[in-house]
Amino acid sequence: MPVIPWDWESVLRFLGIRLGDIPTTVVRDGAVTVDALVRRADAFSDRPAGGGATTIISGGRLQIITTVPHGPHWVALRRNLTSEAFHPVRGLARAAPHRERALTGLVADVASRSCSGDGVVPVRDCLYAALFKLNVATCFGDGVVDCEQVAKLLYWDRWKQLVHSPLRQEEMYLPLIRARQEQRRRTGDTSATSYVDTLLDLEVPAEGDPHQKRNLNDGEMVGLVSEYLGASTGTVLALLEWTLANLVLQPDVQSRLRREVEAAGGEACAYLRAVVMEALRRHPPVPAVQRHMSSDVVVGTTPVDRGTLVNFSLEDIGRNSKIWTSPEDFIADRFMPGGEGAGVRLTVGSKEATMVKMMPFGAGRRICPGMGYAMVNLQYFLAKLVTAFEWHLVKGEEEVDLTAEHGFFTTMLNLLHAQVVPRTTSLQTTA
Ligand code: HEM
Repeated sequence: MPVIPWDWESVLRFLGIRLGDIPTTVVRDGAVTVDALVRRADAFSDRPAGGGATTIISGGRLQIITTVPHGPHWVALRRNLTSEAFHPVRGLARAAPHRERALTGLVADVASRSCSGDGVVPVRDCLYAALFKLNVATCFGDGVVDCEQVAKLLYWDRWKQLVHSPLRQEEMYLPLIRARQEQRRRTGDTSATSYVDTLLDLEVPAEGDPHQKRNLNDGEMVGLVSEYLGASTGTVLALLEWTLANLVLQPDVQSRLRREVEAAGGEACAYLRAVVMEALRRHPPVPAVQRHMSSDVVVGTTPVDRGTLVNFSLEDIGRNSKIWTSPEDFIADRFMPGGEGAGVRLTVGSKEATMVKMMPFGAGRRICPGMGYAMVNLQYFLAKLVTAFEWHLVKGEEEVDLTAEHGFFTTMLNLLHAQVVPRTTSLQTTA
């Protein structure tokens, strides 16, 4: 498969950054990246104000986790997310019933589309509906969003318009935040079981006096809700679509995955994790991370002035041909015992500076806080999708177009359509 070089200028322009406006440096080396992001985190923990996919998703609001400068306000927002909604035990347990409901809906949706008309399923539409439903539920909690409102949110095209309009976000999300507030008041149940509950309770340091605290205002809550829904849906959606595309192209990998998941009773297993890791390596939904320099530094051997924007290319690290054999190929086996990716972890410690092989969730203090939630959802969704269905090339087609589109996240330029066969139906009867 041809290697398509990155067009940095257009990617940065998309992120709201024009080359020439801000001095920009691009780093493609893993060891230099880890040295900066992990070992010298004091200097490399600020993002540029404005720019960045989640800022766009949040309608240009800057008081969200992604763009707030490194400091007490950021600590309060980030700790709030990781200590409750994404707590590795409590948070993930609370999300489980929502995920089960979303998966049941997804299976019913794919089954009905695969059995009607030509049986061709528009994969992104189905995945988007299920993931958004899940994330809306973990965000607002039970009993706040009625079916009609969810239906309004569910259409991919409408959501794309929504992310560009702070006013429409307010119209959409503020009533839901208020409804949750009212529900808690009415029932007297003040426990925090959704992300919005935690935002309603949260106190952040007051401006000008760090000893004083204040609650979040409406605009800040809307921005944070928007960031949560956008980041949690867009990334996992992109990765699942890329993974299914590769499974359509490699039926033997798909069959092996199905067998191994079934042997594990439908649960996570080594090969499922290997497939997800290979998808993260080959198709990282966030291809690069940005840091803004508030002092003069040296990156690798290059002096970088204060005010410079440094882009660390995660995509280049995962596709380094000095580290990976045939890096453009999708080879899940690399991550199985004995493979070149065996033992690779997603978090990077300071001692691993010279050995880092991939970094799809970033690194250092601003590493993705949604990593645990995303990994669980990716594995559950994929396990269910391959055990419930067979995924094939559309009849008459010989290829899946794997060209990437660099937008908020790196997605497939041409949406995946697949000929889907429910597992209870024999493929021969439909061929
Ligand atoms: C496959 C799934 C995901 C991938 C590949 C991914 C990737 C990333 C990357 C590369 C960063 C930048 C890290 C850095 O600058 O070092 C990031 C940051 C972030 N991600 Fe994710 N992400 C994923 C899922 C999620 C989910 C489910 C959420 C849930 C809300 C989320 C929320 C965020 C937030 C809030 C930040 C900013 C963190 C900060 O600045 O402190 N992400 N993500």
